[in-house]
Amino acid sequence: MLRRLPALVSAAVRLAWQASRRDTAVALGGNLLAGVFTAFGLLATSSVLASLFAAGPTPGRVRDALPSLALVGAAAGLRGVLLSAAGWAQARLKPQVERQAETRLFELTTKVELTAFDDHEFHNAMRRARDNGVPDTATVVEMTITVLTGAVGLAAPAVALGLLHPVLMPLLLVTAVPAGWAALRTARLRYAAFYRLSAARRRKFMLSDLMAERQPAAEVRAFTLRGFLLGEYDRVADLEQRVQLDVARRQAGAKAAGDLLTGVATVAVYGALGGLLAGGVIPLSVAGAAVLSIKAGQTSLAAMIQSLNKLYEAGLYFGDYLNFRALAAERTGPERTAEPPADGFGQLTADRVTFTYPGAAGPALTDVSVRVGRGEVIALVGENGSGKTTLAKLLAGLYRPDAGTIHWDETDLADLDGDALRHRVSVIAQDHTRWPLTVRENIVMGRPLDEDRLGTAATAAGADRVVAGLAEGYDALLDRRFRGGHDLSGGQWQRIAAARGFYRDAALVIFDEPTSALDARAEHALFERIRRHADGRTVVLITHRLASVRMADRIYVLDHGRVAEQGTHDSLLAEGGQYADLYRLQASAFQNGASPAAAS
Ligand SMILES: Nc1ncnc2c1ncn2[C@@H]1O[C@H](COP(=O)(O)OP(=O)(O)OP(=O)(O)O)[C@@H](O)[C@H]1O
Repeated sequence: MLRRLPALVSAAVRLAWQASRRDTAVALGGNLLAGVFTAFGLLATSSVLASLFAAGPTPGRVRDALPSLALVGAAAGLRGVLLSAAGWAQARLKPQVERQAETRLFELTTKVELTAFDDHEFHNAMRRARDNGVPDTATVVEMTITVLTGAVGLAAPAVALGLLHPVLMPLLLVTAVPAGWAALRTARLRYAAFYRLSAARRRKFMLSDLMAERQPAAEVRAFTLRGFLLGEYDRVADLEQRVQLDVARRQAGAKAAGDLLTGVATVAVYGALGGLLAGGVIPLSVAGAAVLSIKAGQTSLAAMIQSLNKLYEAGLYFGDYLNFRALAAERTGPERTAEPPADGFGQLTADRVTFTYPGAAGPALTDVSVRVGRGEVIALVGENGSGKTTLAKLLAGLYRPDAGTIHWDETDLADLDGDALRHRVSVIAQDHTRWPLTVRENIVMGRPLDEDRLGTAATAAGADRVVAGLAEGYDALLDRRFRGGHDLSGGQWQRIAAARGFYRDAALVIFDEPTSALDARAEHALFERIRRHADGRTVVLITHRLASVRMADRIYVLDHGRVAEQGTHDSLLAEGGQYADLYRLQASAFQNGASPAAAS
C-alpha cells in the first residue's frame, strides 16, 4: 500500500486539478503556507522562552522577548487567515471532486460491453467503487493536503529539537511509531472486513430492495414471502455483524497496544531529557524549549498519523475505484471508428456465429447463420432458451460473437463504432425497462423531439389510447413513487415500448415478443403494422405466436442454439418438422377452444 500511495495520491490530486484548478491550488498552497507559519511561530516561541530564561533583570528579559512575541502573534494571525482560505477551498473542492469521480465512473458503466453485467466480479468491483471509492476520492485529496501540512508542521519542532541535542529528534520520532502502527492496522482491519463483506452487502441491499420497494411488494404478499425474506436478511445481517464485532475486538486490541507503547516511548523521551538536564548537558531554558517542541511535535505527529491513517484507508477504497476504472476500460473493447452506411444496409448476414455467455457452461448459439434483406420481415421462433433473444442482441451489436461474423453488406459489425451502429438499430426488448420518466421521454428516449413523429409512433403502437387516458397526456410521469406519478398495465407498458421502437429512425427494428401482454385487438394491429414492413424498415421479429409469423419473408427455427429449420411458413409446414409440429399444436388449441378462425 505504501508503495502504491504516491501513485494514488497523484491520481487523486490530478482528479482534483481537473475538477477545479483554483480550489486545488488554494487548498494545497494555503495549507502548506499555514504549516510554514506554524513552524515559524514555534521557533519564535522558543526564542521568546530563551529570552525569558536568560540571565538579567525580569523587565529587561520581558522587553527582549517582545519582538519575538510580536512575531508569534503575526504568525498565528497569518496562519489563521491562510487556514480559513484553504478550508473554504477544500470545502468547495469536495463536491467537485466527488462529481468528477462519479461522472467518470458512470461514463464507463454506460460504455462497457453488455457481457460485463453478466459477471459477478464486475458487479462487486462496481459496488465497491460506487459506495466507497467515489466518496473517498475527495478524502484522499483532503488527507493528502493535511498530511503535507502536518509534515511541514512536524519539521520545525524536529529541527528545533535536533539543534538542541541530536538525540532528542529520533526520540520524538520513536513516540510516533506505535501510534502509527496501531492506526494503520486499524484501517487495514476495517478495509479487509469491508472487502470480505462486499458480496454479502450486495445481497443485503438486494433483499432490502425486495422488502421495501414498490415493484415486488405485491408478490411478497401474494407468495407470503415475508418470513423467507426476513430470514435471508437475518442470515446475511448476522454474518455482517459477526465480522464487524470481530473487527471491533481486534481494532480495540491494536489501539490498546499502540497506546501502551506510546506511553512507554513518551516516558523514555522525558527520561532522556531529564538525564540530559541532570547531567548538565543542557541548561534549563533549553530543556524548557525542548519540552515545548516535543509537545508541539507530538501534536503535529498525532494529527499527521491520524491523517495518514485516513489517507491510507481512503487510499485502499480509492484504489478500488481506480482498479474498477481500469477493469471497466478493459471491458469497453477496442475503439472502433467505422460508421454504418447512412442509408442502412442491403443485406445483414450472420455467418456461423457462436456465442457463449461469460461463465456459462455451454454456448447459447452455435454456428448460426441467418440473412436479412433490406425491407424484409424475418421471424425467429423456437422453444424457450433456444437462443432467439441472444441472436437478436448479436444482430443489434449488443454482444459480439466469439466466432463467426456479422456483416452489414461488406462491413463487419466488429469494425463499427458501437454507438453509431446502435443509432441505426431499434430493439424492443422482451424485458423492456419501465423508465421512471414521462410518457414523452419514454417514447423519445433521448432522441431529438419531433411531435409529429411522436404521434405517428404512438398511434402505430396503440400507445395513443394509453396517452388519451392520462390527464397529463404525454407529460404524465410513469412512476408512482413520485407525486402525481402514474403506473400502467403490462399491456399499456408494452404499447409504450413498441412506440419507442417505431419512433427511432432505425434501419433495423428488432421486436422481441412485442405482443406478449397485448389484448387481441392490439396484437392484431401491431402485427398488421409489422406485416406492412414497418414502413420500409427491416424487421426481425421474435414471437411464440406462430399464427403471426405466417407473413414473414423467412422464418428461422432455433433449437438449442442452432438453426434447426428455415424457410417460409408454407415450406416449413410442408417439411413437417419442428415448426410444423409447433404450429399444429397451437392451431389445435384454437380449434378445440375459442376461435377456429384463428387457426385457419
Ligand atoms: N445473461 C445470460 N447469462 C448466461 N446465460 C444466459 C443469459 N441470457 C440467456 N442465457 C442462456 O442462453 C440461452 C439462450 O437464451 P435466450 O434468452 O437467447 O433464449 P430465447 O430463445 O430468447 O428464450 P425465450 O423464448 O424464453 O425468450 C438459454 O440457455 C439461457 O439460459
